[in-house]
Amino acid sequence: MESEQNKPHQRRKRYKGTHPRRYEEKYKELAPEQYPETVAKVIKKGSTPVGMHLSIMVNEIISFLEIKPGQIGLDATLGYGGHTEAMLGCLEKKGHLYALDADPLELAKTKKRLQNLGYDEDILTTINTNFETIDEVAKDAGKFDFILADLGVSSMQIDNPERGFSYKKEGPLDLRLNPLKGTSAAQRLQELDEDELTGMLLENADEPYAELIAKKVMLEIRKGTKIDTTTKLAEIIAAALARIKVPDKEEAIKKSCQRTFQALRIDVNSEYEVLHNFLEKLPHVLAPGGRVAILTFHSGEDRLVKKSFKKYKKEGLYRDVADEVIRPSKEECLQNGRARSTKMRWAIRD
Ligand SMILES: C[S@@+](CC[C@H](N)C(=O)[O-])C[C@H]1O[C@@H](n2cnc3c(N)ncnc32)[C@H](O)[C@@H]1O
Repeated sequence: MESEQNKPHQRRKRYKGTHPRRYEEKYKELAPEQYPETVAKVIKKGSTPVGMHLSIMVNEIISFLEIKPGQIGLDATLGYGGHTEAMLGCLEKKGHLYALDADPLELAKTKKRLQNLGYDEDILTTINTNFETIDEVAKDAGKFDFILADLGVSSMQIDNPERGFSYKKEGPLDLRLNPLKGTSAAQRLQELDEDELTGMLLENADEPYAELIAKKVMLEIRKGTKIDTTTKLAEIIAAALARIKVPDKEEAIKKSCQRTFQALRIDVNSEYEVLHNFLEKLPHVLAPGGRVAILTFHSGEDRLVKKSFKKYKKEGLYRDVADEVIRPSKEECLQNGRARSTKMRWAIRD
């Protein structure tokens, strides 16, 4: 018999901990094809499964766009591809859909997902570009019979701490749609002065405590504090609002964090400028009778869309435009909290 002493030494397996630490290991929903029951349970509870995006107002959009087999369409904001999938369904394998996204990381994943569903390059062309280049896209594609733009960011981007979109999760303070290009939010804070930051918070998010927050951020930068993570910025916002007198301070701080992150995201991605450029080019890339639907998520975006649709209707480029915004149903908002702030506007090319 082998004595204890003579047993060959075996290294003990490394303890990984009971909870996987990395975001990618944490959620079964990140592989939705492998865990359909988990995904269904999460959706039923009214949450968005991690790694997925629940598309908003799909029925209203499909009903308005009146897509016919053989048409040429554009999804300006591919995201998870839920709307793209619904539009492809209407084409019945005839015609072509172009789909754009500024985010090269999520675009690659969605392209693969749609390919696995049988949508290859015969019917779908995905392009990693900003939608302000629609005129360039139309040079190859020709004019579009239908266009959709579902603005903002996807749940995948918000939920991935590495992208820095959420103040709730520790991650680099980045907030770029394309993390391979441009300036991160952390770098942007270094470039701004107090007045500029105050202006940005007011203009991009109507932040009521803009001055207090900008003052504190600049004080910390002067002291040499590195504001390069999401949670560090959230901490500084909380400290800036430490003395405000409101009934629910915790809620006020949460709202200010949300608005500050929104303001930074708009700035870092030049969201108003690119939306303006897109809206200016839009009537010129639509075929006669072509239809466009746009989903917006805050008043700044909606104002731009409303103004542009009105202006081009007056000039005779649009035959008709939405007089009022269309909102998602109560049921949809219950099912998907992220739908609550959505407004849809539409226009039809003359
Ligand atoms: C709300 S999500 C779209 C979700 C999509 N409709 C779906 O059903 O999954 C918005 C997407 O648009 C992209 N995006 C935002 N602004 C953009 C721009 N200016 N140009 C191109 N893509 C943009 C984001 O990267 C994100 O993936």
